[in-house]
Amino acid sequence: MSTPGVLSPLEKEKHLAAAAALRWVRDGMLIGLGTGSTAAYFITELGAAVRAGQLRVQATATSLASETLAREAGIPLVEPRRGLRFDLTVDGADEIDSQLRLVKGGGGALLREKVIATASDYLLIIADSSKAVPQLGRFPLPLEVVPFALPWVMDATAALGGAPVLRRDKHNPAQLAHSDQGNLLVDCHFEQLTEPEQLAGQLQAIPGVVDHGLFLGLARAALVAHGEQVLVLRAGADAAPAEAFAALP
Ligand SMILES: O=C[C@H](O)[C@H](O)[C@H](O)COP(=O)(O)O
Repeated sequence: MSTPGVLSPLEKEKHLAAAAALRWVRDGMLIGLGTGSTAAYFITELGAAVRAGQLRVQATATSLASETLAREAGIPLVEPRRGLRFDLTVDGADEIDSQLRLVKGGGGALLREKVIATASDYLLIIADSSKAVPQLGRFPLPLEVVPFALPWVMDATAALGGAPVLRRDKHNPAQLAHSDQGNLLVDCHFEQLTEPEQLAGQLQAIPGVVDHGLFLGLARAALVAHGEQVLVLRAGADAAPAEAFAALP
């Protein structure tokens, strides 16, 4: 594991979870690379292992930012094509509940992330301790929206109780945020998502919503760091230390 400079406690946890995910990687794998600050630690760690000749892998990234990082890290990249399936995708999350249901898209990459997660045999989530929640919903639920449809999507999500807010560019708040596809991002504040499956269906049915940040039934395991310890969470199983796993469980 590489040792980055001085990190805050949460950044340390992200790095620990990301480094632990390397134990899930096998030589020759095709890997999906997630997006966000936690996934970035994984891409850097994976790149270091590839450069050191410890692993031979190929990968596809879930955002232009992760693609650039992967290229710089020396990870060979493959373009999307028919029949492509990923052995493993490693990605971050904004919220994870005990059933491994996720809220994702805080970085705006939810669509490509869901495409790659769905094309993966194993989605492994890596996260700091703040991401594990008893109930989804405190983190605003992101939607990727076709620009033309925006007014009606705002109306429809408000009617569902989502208190929608159009996302602004975090570096330049005078501008709107856009996804890598050039679509808009809307953050819905439901506060508590008691029926995420039902809500996912309702959101998907709104014309102009390209996708939403609920990832249901996709994650196989999550590595969540608590201080110095990384726990493996799997739906319906007790949390276990990451060191207990030597292969894809
Ligand atoms: O669109 C971004 C992704 O879903 C990220 O994986 C998510 O926002 C978590 O990001 P971070 O690791 O920076 O907290």
